[in-house]
Amino acid sequence: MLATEHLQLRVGVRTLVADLDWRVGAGECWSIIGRNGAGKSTLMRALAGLRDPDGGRVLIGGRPLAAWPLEQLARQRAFLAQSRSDAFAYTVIETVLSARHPYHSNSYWENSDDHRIALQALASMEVDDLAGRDVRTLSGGERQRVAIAALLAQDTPLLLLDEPANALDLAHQVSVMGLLAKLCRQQGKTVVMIGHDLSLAHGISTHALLLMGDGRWLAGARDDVMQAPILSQYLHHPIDVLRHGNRSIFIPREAQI
Ligand SMILES: Nc1ncnc2c1ncn2[C@@H]1O[C@H](COP(=O)(O)OP(=O)(O)OP(=O)(O)O)[C@@H](O)[C@H]1O
Repeated sequence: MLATEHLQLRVGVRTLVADLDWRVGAGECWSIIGRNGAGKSTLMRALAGLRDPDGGRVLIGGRPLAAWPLEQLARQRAFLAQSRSDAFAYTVIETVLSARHPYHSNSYWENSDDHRIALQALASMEVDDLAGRDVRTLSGGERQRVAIAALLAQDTPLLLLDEPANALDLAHQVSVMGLLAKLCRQQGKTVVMIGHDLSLAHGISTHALLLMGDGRWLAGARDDVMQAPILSQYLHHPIDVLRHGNRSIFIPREAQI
C-alpha cells in the first residue's frame, strides 16, 4: 500500500531520516515513535505528499507520489495534521462534507450520499449532535474528533494520522484507537499514526517504526520493535514493561530527584 525507497529527510544541516526503505502492507496498523523533534511529523508530511523528500521517494500503491494526480491521490490517502487553525465560520457538517470533494470533480459534491457518509462519520466520533455548530466554538477534543470524522468521510484505503489522540479524553482515546484498529482488521484499511502513548500504540498496532532523530530508524512487527531496551534507547529514557492480562503497559522510570 505504502512504501519508501532510500528516503532522506533533512532540516538545515540535520539529517532526520536516512535511507528509509520501508514497506507498509494493506490492513497493517503502524505506529511511528520517537522523541520530540525526531522527525515524525516531517516524515508524515512527506508520506502525505505535502513535503518533498531530500532524497529517495514515497510510493502509494506502487506508484511514486509525484505521479499521482492530486485528486486521485486524495482518494488514496487521508491526512490528519497535528494542529489546525480555523479562520472561517464553517459549520461542523460543512467541514466534514468538504472531505468528500475528491469524489466530485465536475459536479457539486453535496449530494445525499455525501450527507449520509458525513453524518455517519460524525456519529462514529460521537459529534453528530454538533453538526450545525461553528467549528471555532468547539473544545479542543471536540475539534479533534470532527477532524478525525472528516478523515473517515474521505474514505481512503490509507489513513495517515499525526497524534490522533491529541486533546482526547481517556474514553475517546480508547474508542478512537479501537475504531482505527477495527478499520484495519475488518476493512483492510492501512493506518500509519504518530503517538506518544506507548501502551495505547502497542494496544492497536501491528507494526512500529522508531525514529532516532539522527537518521537512524528501526521498522518491524510490533513485538519485535516495541521492546523495553529498544524503546529506552530510541526515547533516551529507561522504560519498563508490565504485563496486564494480554496487554503491555509501558512505564517510564522516575527521574532521580
Ligand atoms: N521549517 C523548519 N525549519 C527549521 N527546523 C525545522 C523546520 N521544520 C521542522 N524543523 C525541525 O525538525 C525537527 C523535526 O520536527 P518534527 O515536527 O518532524 O518532529 P516530531 O518528531 O514530529 O516532534 P514532536 O514529537 O515534538 O511533534 C525539529 O527539531 C524541528 O524543530
